Amino acid sequence: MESAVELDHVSHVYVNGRGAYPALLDISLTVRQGEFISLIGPSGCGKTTLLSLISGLLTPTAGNVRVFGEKVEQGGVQRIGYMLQQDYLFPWRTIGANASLGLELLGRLDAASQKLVDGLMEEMGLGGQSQRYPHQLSGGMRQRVALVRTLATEPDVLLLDEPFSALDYQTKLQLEELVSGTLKARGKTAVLVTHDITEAVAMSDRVIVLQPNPGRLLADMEVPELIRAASPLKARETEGFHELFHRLWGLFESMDKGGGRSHG
Ligand SMILES: Nc1ncnc2c1ncn2[C@@H]1O[C@H](COP(=O)(O)OP(=O)(O)OP(=O)(O)O)[C@@H](O)[C@H]1O
Repeated sequence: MESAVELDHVSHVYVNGRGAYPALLDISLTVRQGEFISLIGPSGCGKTTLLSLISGLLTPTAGNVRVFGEKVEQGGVQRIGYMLQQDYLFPWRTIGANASLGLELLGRLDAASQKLVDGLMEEMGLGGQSQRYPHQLSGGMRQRVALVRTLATEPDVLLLDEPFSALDYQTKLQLEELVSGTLKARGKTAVLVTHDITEAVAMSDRVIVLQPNPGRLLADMEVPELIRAASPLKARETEGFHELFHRLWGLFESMDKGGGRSHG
């Protein structure tokens, strides 16, 4: 299968007035097309930095990042979409106008792409609501609008930076189901950053563990087929789920004992 994202011996050092801070060291990682991976690790281990390197917001200090074989240059790659913890909806725009904003900014909003947005709104359970404003919606609904906005530009790779962490537990589970089903159905490649080991195992094909100071790869674990075949909700009740959770938890504990945990 074609590789969607490739990191080849990537390191990143932040330099500011106070000095240089090595955030990531020698990361090599391949994400196959259509694969869903999660990045987990203690605070400050470089998860968000890694997403910024994939999207081209940051340029690596050393090594190369490629998306579908194309070297990522500063300024980003068109084939990438972002979904973040905050929805960043504009309060003065209707949710319909927020949903089509990405297309508008790319100069690609026309009758055909508007139809795509309308279809996505329906699919996300937001049909007939496009004239409402963000303040009239729940957190979960707002995140669904943000998902429509992201998917409308038809990115091949989605970078999900803790998109469920600000939601209440029930809404979080519902949105995990929706995001997972939607991305799988479309064959999208996804990289999820999360602090929630359960979420990582329930949603992913592979879980990557980073350790801090500086951020390095600690483990790269395949999620068993039985769990992957289930939806995130069902995955939690599937054989092997708790075993994998405990293996990952053990890695966090060993980092704590090793004194490697930082608070970035
Ligand atoms: N602009 C910056 N300048 C200097 N250091 C930075 C900068 N941005 C991040 N860092 C440092 O780089 C390290 C990695 O940060 P990053 O945000 O990627 O970690 P993270 O794993 O996403 O953290 P968290 O789980 O808390 O969100 C941290 O120690 C952080 O303090």
